[in-house]
Amino acid sequence: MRKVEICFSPELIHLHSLKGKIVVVVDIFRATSTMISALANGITEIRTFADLEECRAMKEQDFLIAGERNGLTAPGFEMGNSPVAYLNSKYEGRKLAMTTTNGTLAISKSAEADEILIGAFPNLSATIQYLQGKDKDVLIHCAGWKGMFNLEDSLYAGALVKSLESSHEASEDGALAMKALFEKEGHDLKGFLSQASHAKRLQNHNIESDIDFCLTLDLFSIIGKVENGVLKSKEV
Ligand SMILES: O=C(O)[C@H](CS(=O)(=O)O)OP(=O)(O)O
Repeated sequence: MRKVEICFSPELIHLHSLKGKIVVVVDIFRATSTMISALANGITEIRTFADLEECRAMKEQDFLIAGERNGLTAPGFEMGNSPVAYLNSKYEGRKLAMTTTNGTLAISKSAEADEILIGAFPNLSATIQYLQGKDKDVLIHCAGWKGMFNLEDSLYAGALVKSLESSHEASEDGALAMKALFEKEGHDLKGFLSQASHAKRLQNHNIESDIDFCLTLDLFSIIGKVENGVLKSKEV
């Protein structure tokens, strides 16, 4: 049987082996939810950057530039980190360069994986379908918050572990724990995660519509996959 494990923060990724595995990077609030929204709404490719200046420079190559730090749009950027900003195919056909506080770092730290997917609740079922069709172990890489554990990425990881239980064995205690948490709380994602510290931080920025979007299941049938450093959508 294939295996599934969870890494709870980019600070802990050095403890895991990535070789030969599919890594699913998840940053529910909000980077990976925003990436999936952008791709599903016609953004043709996304390049991710850890550094603000490198990302800002992509404007010269006709990229739409998205920069966020501590929940706010960084100075000089056209976009922040809001998934709803891309709805209604507002930026269809554009290429996007993006840097965020936690999520884009987790992607850059996943580079050794065999395949890198971007996970979010709005495309959960599509991601599960893709993983079930591949003969590879899975590592769920939670972006966390500034190096620490967070509830929303971990609960998403629990949802994946639970959904893969017929094909992938939970290979460590973190995966078993998050599966149990999802079994207990997954029926009310919005209620349970309203107490998450990140949801409270975002509420201070008056972006409840973002939180609501990020916790909505299966709006899109695409997956997000990073190939040669470029994130694109694929139909499953
Ligand atoms: O924009 C977000 O939601 C967060 C901001 S922070 O971590 O709360 O400062 O960034 P992300 O990279 O999406 O976690």
